Amino acid sequence: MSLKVLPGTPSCFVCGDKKENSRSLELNICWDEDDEHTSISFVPDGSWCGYEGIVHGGILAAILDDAMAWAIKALDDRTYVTAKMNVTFKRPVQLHGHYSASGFLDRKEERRAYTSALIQDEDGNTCVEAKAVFVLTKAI
Ligand SMILES: CCCCCCCCCCCCCC(=O)SCCNC(=O)CCNC(=O)[C@H](O)C(C)(C)COP(=O)(O)OP(=O)(O)OC[C@H]1O[C@@H](n2cnc3c(N)ncnc32)[C@H](O)[C@@H]1OP(=O)(O)O
Repeated sequence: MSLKVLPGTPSCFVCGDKKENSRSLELNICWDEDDEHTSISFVPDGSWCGYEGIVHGGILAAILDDAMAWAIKALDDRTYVTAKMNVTFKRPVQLHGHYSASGFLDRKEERRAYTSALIQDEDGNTCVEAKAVFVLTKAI
């Protein structure tokens, strides 16, 4: 497995830098060059929670969104925005646990990129799954 750390976007809530965005989670996005998917490791702290001890679903959706956006970016340098995302929460993601998100570009059709992503715990259990459609934009 050959993992490359992608640069991140300084202003991003997920992969940014606290100097530019004080609320950023400052997660590193890695790219697996052999299997062509992103990989984001994280250990949630108390500021990520909704119910006590359980990570907020919106935060998990943001991480999955980034995992998929960067999977596209690693393979196509143009800018795609999220048009539709479907998220399935299968198991709670716990405060202080060790997790990994992976994002995949499944296929492209004209301006659309179809993606998928998942979050797994350290035993390999899938906690969250997502599928999304991104659309190539000239607006950004
Ligand atoms: C320096 C490095 C930078 C790195 C950055 C990377 C990481 C960044 C990390 C951050 C990551 C965070 C990422 C974020 O959070 S991105 C922020 C959240 N997303 C947005 O703000 C998007 C807002 N929406 C729009 O801008 C427009 O509605 C878009 C651009 C999406 C379409 O409006 P537009 O007028 O342009 O297009 P169109 O209507 O002619 O349609 C075009 C095609 O698209 C198909 N379509 C449209 N909608 C949908 C849909 N819902 N499901 C399925 N398909 C859909 C449509 O059928 C058509 O297909 P076809 O008929 O052509 O085949």
